Amino acid sequence: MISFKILKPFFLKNKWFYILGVLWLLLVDILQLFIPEILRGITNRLETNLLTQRQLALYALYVLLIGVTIGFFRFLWRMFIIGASRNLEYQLRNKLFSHLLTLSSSYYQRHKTGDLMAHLTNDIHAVRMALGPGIVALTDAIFLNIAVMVMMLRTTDYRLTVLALLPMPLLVVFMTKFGKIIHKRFKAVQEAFAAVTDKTQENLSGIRVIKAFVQEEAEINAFKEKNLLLLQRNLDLAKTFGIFHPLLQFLSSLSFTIAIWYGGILVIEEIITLGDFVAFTTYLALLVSSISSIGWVINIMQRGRASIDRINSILKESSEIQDFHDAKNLEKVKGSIVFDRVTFGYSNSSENILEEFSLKIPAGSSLGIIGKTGSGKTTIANLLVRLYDVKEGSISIDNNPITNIKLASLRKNIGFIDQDSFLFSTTITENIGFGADSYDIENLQRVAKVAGLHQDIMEFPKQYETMVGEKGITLSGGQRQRLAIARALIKNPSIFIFDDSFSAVDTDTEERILQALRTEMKNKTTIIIAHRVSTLKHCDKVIVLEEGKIIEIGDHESLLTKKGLYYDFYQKQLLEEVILKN
Ligand SMILES: Nc1ncnc2c1ncn2[C@@H]1O[C@H](COP(=O)(O)OP(=O)(O)OP(=O)(O)O)[C@@H](O)[C@H]1O
Repeated sequence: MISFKILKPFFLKNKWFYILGVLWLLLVDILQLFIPEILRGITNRLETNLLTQRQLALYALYVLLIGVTIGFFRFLWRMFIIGASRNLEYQLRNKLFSHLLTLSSSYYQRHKTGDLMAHLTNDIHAVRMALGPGIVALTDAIFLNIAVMVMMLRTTDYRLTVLALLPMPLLVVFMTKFGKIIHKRFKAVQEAFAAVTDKTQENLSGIRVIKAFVQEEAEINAFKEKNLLLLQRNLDLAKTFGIFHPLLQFLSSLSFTIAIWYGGILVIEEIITLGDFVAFTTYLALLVSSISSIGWVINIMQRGRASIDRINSILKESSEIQDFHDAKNLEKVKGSIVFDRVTFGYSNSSENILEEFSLKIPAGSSLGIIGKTGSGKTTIANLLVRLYDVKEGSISIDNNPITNIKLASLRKNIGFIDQDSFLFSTTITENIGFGADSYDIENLQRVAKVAGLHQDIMEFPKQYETMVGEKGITLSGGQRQRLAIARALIKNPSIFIFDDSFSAVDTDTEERILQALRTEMKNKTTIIIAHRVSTLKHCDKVIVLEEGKIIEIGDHESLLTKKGLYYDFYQKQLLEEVILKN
């Protein structure tokens, strides 16, 4: 039960629901114990012809009353225990989701989305089943079994009780053995299920690529393979249950056989009455049904344990990017940035991307970064917003090492427009306003105008209320980029990073946006990462990167005169433009 330790706070919070729920449940169980006693009374009186019609009606009335009361208490325990388990499910889901959002980028590099989705659905469901219906069945199994055995011993012949219960120790042995196997197999099922979810998610996200490369057949086959593994593991689990349940059944039948045979002898020999015999077999029926449910309890508890193990493993993960003890908020950022002998490499590779990399960006200035693909441009941006931490050296803003700045404060002060331009499937308004504390429609339109998107938006049927993505309009690459720019602008940060943010717009549109941005960016520090020289020609300074090193530095004009890599990029671009125009 160590696995469930993580749920202790939830239990404490909902303890009264569980305590009262279990109380109602116990009342139901106690009431069930009256039935064999009533049957004993009726049978004994019937046998001796002592029963009047009135008494018979009275017995029937008792049974009816017990039935109604049991129904009422069942309603109550359901409301309390199942209600509490739903509550736990709700809280666990919230906890897991908020924890997932705290984890760093490298975590998401190591784990697949589909796998995490499986945790959020299947595993939480399994935990809820263990903590709702599982607890009910467990309470029943413990209390009813003990109570029934005590009643049997007290009210009937002890030899009959001992003999009828002889097969029970075997049951304990089986349950322990099967419990372990079920736990292992269920874990395997959950893993296979996660793989299927992941494959589905990946394929649906990449549907366009799959179609464009005519890979439907190959993907269907790959999916079938994963699905087959899930089937096999489910069948393995079913096989275990296939053996486990009949074994339980067999042991129960054995008890009944003994009870009928030896109980009958005792009646014949007049050691017990016929009423005792009837009451005993009724008790045994109760016992058998609650013992059979032990199989189900084990199943559901093992599933819950396997799932909580998987959830625990996520909850134990902590982001390697965290606020340090004495981290403070950034107040009134001017925006000077210094990279001081920074060395960095991604954790999944031994190679360093940057080595002893140093760079100074004065507050309010603009820096362009250009370089061949893979030269480390995005890495510089990633480090500045602390998506990753440097191995050696330091990065500071206004002379504060960024590790001394609270993460939220750091990121609030930086408008990072990354290459992805990810949009949420909601309205344009909500997408633009995503990171802003507050905004109004004028502000929204102003930033959309600066980003060169306003005209496009006005042509959509619902304009700013147009839904983007899944159930709405799918924006073009250029529109997405401009929306991402507007989303950063509305935050009004002191530092901007544009990572390849103009690659999907033509050079004329780019020129217009850049011009509008220049006014907007006055007194703000701007880093523009680009592949086109045209994007960078107005920057105060441009660096040319190669394999993580600055090989050229200067403004547009001075870099051209150096006739180095920057000049080559420029020539190539001119050539491309000539070709395009012809
Ligand atoms: N998350 C990551 N994990 C491991 N390696 C990475 C990761 N991101 C980038 N890299 C590697 O780091 C190097 C630099 O990548 P980076 O994205 O900084 O290049 P870039 O200059 O921005 O390229 P591009 O112009 O194509 O965007 C590349 O070799 C890349 O393969």
